[in-house]
Amino acid sequence: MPILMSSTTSKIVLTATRDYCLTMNSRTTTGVLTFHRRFTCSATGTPRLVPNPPDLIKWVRREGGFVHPSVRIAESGPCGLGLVASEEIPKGSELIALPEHIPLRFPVTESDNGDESYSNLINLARHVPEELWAMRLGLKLLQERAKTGSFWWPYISNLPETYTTPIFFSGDDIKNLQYAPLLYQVNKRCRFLLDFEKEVRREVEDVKLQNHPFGGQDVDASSLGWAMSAVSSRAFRLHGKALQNGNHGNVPMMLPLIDMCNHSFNPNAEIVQEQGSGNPTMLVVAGMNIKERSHMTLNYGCLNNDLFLLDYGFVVPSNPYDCIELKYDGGLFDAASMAAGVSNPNFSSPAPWQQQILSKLNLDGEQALLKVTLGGSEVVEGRLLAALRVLLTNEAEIVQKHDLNTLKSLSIEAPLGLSNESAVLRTLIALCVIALNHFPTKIMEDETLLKKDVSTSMELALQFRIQKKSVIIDVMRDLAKRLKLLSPNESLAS
Ligand SMILES: C[S@@+](CC[C@H](N)C(=O)[O-])C[C@H]1O[C@@H](n2cnc3c(N)ncnc32)[C@H](O)[C@@H]1O
Repeated sequence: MPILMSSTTSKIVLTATRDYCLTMNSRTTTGVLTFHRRFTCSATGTPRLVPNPPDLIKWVRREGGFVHPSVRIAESGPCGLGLVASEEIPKGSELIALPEHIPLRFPVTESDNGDESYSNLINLARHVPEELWAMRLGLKLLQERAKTGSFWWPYISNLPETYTTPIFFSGDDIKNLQYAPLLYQVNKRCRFLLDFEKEVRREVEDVKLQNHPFGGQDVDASSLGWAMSAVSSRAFRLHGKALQNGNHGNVPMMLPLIDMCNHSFNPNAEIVQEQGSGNPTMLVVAGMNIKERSHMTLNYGCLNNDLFLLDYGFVVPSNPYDCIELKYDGGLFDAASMAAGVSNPNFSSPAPWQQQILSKLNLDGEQALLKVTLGGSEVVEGRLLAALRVLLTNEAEIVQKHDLNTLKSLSIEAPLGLSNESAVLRTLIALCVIALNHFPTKIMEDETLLKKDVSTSMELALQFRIQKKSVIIDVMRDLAKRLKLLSPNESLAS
């Protein structure tokens, strides 16, 4: 788990502690993977793998799929390409239906039927940790991309040529994210890709051309990163047969054309998986009336901006699920509490009964999960709130009267009394101030930079850190309001 904060306030780490990050430019893929078709930019604002790729809608129809006659592929502003309604489409209409053979999945059968390139691909996939599942399917994507006459070429040639995920940022722009948990994840992915590049080269070194998983072509960290980003930004996890055990579970798959839908938390379309007696079909259905010229959207998930940027390469402004991570740390919490005017806080040396509750909250002990969050729908993570309430009181008997769920709930006002709640809210606000002050720049400075002519990755880094700081400010506002309601005559400034 990323560790955001160390033991003293002065050592709070919101920025990266280590400096090594990999800079990859997916355009270098061109030179490394010598594909059968040359890479060039398309005429659209979102360059695809080839300038004039085959018509995806026609291909889906030819392969037995259904596409509503009013569905078109069109530019969708900063989102790249998207699906647009050429006429009003009524709620409940089927928009797209894909028969089972169209989605691109990682192969699931263990038997290779004598195809060694297949078993070599499976062997490579075994080196990929489960959390990087996108890389497994990415290997299959790379295999198909390298294959002359691949069934999926009409789909693959329509994929974006480059991605804006932070593994492709320059070292400086990774640092410009200013947020340690994300820097940690980006560095981890870059490190994995560099190591995996070596692993892949080692594995295929002596493989005969006909058994080579990528048709004899060299695969480097950039091409692996391209494939991983293509999958993480487009794949859906749907019901299907899993590789690990052959059982049915959530299986990642790429859904041609359906993956042209952009994201919205209020989508007008939804995916339905039809599991009839025959082969399963992937359906997209209009969840509401879709007006002429409107874009069709799906909800990619209730994710924070770390995941949107890491996996999809964009930042959602005012994302209600965005949050910041902190490390539950006695020294830091004592410092915040003292800054908030609480005398003798004992986060560093809790009483045995308090320690017991911390263990129940999984904030103490060997398996403790010390990462806690502020922001998102909860505003203050329940475990953190309960810990503060318990550690800022000496009254064990009053605490024992409440169950943990009550102590974890912000909507249950002052369960341990007004002065306890006031100390809790003040400590949380002080934590927010500390976290905010730790960012090397202020929102206003970021906004000024954003108005300048900056690169796409710098723009994303600026948007990302502005949103993180805004989350902290929103949490502070919310807590200050609660504090005011609690003690209307007390001024927050004190
Ligand atoms: C599943 S694809 C959608 C099709 C894609 N726009 C294209 O041109 O191929 C997901 C990608 O679309 C873009 N995207 C989707 N929703 C977006 C949004 N709400 N804001 C910005 N970019 C978005 C991001 O680049 C993301 O990685």
